[in-house]
Amino acid sequence: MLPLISSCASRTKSTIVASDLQILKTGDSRSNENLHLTTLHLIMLRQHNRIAGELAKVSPHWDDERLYQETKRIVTAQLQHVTYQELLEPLLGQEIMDRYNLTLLDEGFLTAYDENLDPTVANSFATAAFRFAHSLLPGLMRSYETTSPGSWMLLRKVLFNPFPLYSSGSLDRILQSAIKTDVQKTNRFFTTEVTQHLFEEPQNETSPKKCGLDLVSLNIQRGRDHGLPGYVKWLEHCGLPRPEQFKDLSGLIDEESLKAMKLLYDTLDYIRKMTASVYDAGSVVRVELELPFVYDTKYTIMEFRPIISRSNVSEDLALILNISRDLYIMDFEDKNYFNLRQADLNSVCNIYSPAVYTCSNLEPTLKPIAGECFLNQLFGSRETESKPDFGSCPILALRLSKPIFYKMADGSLLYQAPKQVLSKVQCREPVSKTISILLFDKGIITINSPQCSINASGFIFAPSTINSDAEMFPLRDIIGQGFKIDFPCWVTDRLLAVPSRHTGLVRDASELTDFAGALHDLERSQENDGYNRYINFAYQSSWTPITMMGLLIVILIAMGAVVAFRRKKPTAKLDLPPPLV
Ligand code: HEM
Repeated sequence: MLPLISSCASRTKSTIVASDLQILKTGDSRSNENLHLTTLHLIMLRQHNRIAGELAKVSPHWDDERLYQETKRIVTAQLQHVTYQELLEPLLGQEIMDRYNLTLLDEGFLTAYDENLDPTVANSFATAAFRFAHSLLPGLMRSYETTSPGSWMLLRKVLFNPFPLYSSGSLDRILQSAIKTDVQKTNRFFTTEVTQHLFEEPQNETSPKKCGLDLVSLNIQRGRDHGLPGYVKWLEHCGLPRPEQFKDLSGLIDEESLKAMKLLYDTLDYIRKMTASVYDAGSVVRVELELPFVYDTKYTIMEFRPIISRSNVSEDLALILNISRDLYIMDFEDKNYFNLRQADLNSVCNIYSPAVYTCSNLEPTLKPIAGECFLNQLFGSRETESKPDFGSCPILALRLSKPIFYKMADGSLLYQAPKQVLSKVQCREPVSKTISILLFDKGIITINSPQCSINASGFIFAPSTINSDAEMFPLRDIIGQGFKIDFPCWVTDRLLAVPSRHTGLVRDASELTDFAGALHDLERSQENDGYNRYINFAYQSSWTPITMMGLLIVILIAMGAVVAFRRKKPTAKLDLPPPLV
């Protein structure tokens, strides 16, 4: 266990009682800021002790200080190795890694250490650029309290809460919770868990509700405190032409975000760097983040390289250093081993699509039914693009959609996505997956959708119970509420990078009365055929009154034309010469 911050430090774990629980001591008090972070600190501490033990065996003549220093160098190197290989590479992309000579060697030691370089973290990096990750934070985390698949907890509950680590066996569950929690993509959306409930005090019946902080405001304000120049200045600093109008930023910032920015800012000069960093969705590696990011990481690796190359360790210890692509997190206390393979690292896979998926590497279920490439059907020629933008969860093509949720009579929700986009897509794992919907100003509602299916008509069907967090947002009437929806990777993780979050309006399904009845029947029968038929029916039924009016007008015009044509006919006859009889 990590040492405790208070007088509890002298006690052994077994003597600690609930009232004694303290936050844990590391090099930085912020390590208690969230449970997963604290857990990683704990793991690294155990790794330190394990390696020190190994070193003591092979070098019994080393004193404590030497053991400590050598171990520290190895653990630092391991951590940096993991960071460069498992985080930076997917984050920045191979091209940038290579361009700045950041790619780790397959074997041997790097020798590019330059002790004259100043590795200090740049102000702009800490105060804006690297905070991009705040937009990755999910509102819901997999619960560590139970291993049942549909169990979630609000992010706020893991903040400054290292206490679960006190219970025996909890480390495994907390790691599972971290591994299985999807992060969001980098964009201008932030979970209300950090914009409204950051470090909010727990409420109970006797204490009034305490107000949470807003992390985004803090970030922007911190930029001002630190005197960061505005975004435009930053672009100039990076050698780019000075944008004069908002439209000059297109290409750097997507159109939708630009529109939103125009509403906020009278002039370009007011755009804060932090704002731009997250508004510039999907392009963390582009100028405004690339430079500080790369400079900092480059300097850091310069430090890292000699740690390996100068390290005075014997051949045997190469084994300790050899932490390949798979990261093994070892819980030495509980003797459990977690092999965090790349595929399991949702947090990384979700940030970035590691490769452009082509027809050949798509899963069979996603392959075209009619022979034509499925990806091309969805994205036109996008398949030929060399690399997806950074920051995008490889999300199914919902970009074109204007999704609408229908609240059904039984309280379930139905999501309608555009037919052309979702056609022929099936859920990869159709059971026990969750779609999170963030209702504006209301919080998060989780729809468990064990029968989830996206079928040829483009519906995601979420018929089962809707779990709202009773504490915060009892699922009352959500009709008329705006919503944002996050589609997690299970829907999307095989395809190109497109936004994973959408906004729309929840509509009343009374427009679809028959539909609601049919939905009920369908739920009971749960037969695929019936489901497909039903969905097709639903799709037709989803015509809006405006569409109906339009259709009516077209019919009336057509009828008018027919009547006019008929009336004209006798006149034409009159012009004919009389019969020759
Ligand atoms: C639950 C997750 C997180 C929470 C609650 C959180 C919260 C915070 C808070 C409250 C601050 C200080 C804001 C201020 O007053 O200026 C901060 C700073 C920062 N955060 Fe986060 N953060 C989280 C995750 C992350 C992640 C994943 C990253 C990057 C990968 C990150 C990067 C940073 C950086 C670089 C700073 C500035 C640190 C400094 O200036 O020394 N944060 N965060």
